[in-house]
Amino acid sequence: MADQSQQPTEDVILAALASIPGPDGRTPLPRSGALSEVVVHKGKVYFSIQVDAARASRLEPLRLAAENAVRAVPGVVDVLVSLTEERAATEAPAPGGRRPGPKAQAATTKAGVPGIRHIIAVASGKGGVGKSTTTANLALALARIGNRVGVLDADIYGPSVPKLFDLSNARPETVEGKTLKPLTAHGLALMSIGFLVDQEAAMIWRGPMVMSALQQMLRDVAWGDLDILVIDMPPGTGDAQLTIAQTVPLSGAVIVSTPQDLALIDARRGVTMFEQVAIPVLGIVENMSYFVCPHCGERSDIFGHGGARDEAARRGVPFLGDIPLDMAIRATSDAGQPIVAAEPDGPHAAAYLAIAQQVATGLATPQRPPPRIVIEQ
Ligand SMILES: Nc1ncnc2c1ncn2[C@@H]1O[C@H](COP(=O)(O)OP(=O)(O)OP(=O)(O)O)[C@@H](O)[C@H]1O
Repeated sequence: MADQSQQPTEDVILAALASIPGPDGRTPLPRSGALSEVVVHKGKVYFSIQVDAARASRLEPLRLAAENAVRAVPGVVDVLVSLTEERAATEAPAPGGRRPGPKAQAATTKAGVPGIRHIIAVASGKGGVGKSTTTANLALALARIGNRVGVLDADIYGPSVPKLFDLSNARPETVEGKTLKPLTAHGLALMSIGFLVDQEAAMIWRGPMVMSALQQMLRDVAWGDLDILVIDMPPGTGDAQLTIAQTVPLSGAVIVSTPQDLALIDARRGVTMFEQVAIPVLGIVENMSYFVCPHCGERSDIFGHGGARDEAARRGVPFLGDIPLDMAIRATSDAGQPIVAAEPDGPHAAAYLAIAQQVATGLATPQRPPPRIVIEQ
């Protein structure tokens, strides 16, 4: 393994990429306007290349060439490059050719809510598996790789976003008395029922009220231009969840599970629910996957390990990664600074970044209908 103390700098990575022509086949990748921020963590390198969705499959050689060029750089331990869908903006690249900042980029109305490009749901078959923790850190990681991101806390009976982002006493302002302005933290646009009413009040709401509150949080909030809105779903696979899956224009869903058998059975129900309403499952995350002793560093697979990976393989959906059970993840969330924000260069942030890359790639890959089998006579 490469010596991590010799980890390459971003400039060295950019120099290595200079020999690779960008999506237009001519302009060097770093000056093409298609390259995201390059993140280097312990010798692992992450970045994305924006491409026209229609050309994504033909540009796979570009992704591979970039990956190979970076892999050859001394000190690089691993490389993860994803192709992400190009925004409709016709904006010229920023000086120096790097992609303009997310704010400068306009989004399309493709996803059904004006200005929002993709809406994804983070769901779990049962409560307490870390769905909200995953939502917050995934959203931060998606933003870090160059997306403009919002979070809608649809967990109406147990909203977590106010606490996760240290906004428990904050109240959103209205814009011209008509729409609500989302709150912001770490560059994310945030909306939660917890900002609007007492939790006790929401607890007694019944189905139709919940749905109308959700529709309002989706459509009557001035989200602005977002690449990805991440919805923290209520836990479980009951009627409320099914109605959301049916009525919100979702581009895909991420399922969070823990490795226990029971949680996996529930996660399976989650996959089935989204498949039934034809929403692509972008993958499964195994949370609280294993425990690393803070004193001796020894790893224990407390609940067994790898169940979600096996389940993903069985269902033919991507396995997005595993996140350990770690005090730091809980403590940072409790303190209102999820770990990707609190320790952006730490190992957990790197794990969430890798998950975010795969989610971004899943969103950029057009979902193809299953192959038709033709029997030749
Ligand atoms: N990987 C982890 N390591 C340590 N603690 C974690 C981890 N993931 C989540 N937690 C903690 O577990 C608790 C439950 O997590 P979280 O609220 O994210 O779950 P949830 O599935 O959204 O729950 P609910 O169903 O109640 O909405 C929280 O205290 C959180 O900080």
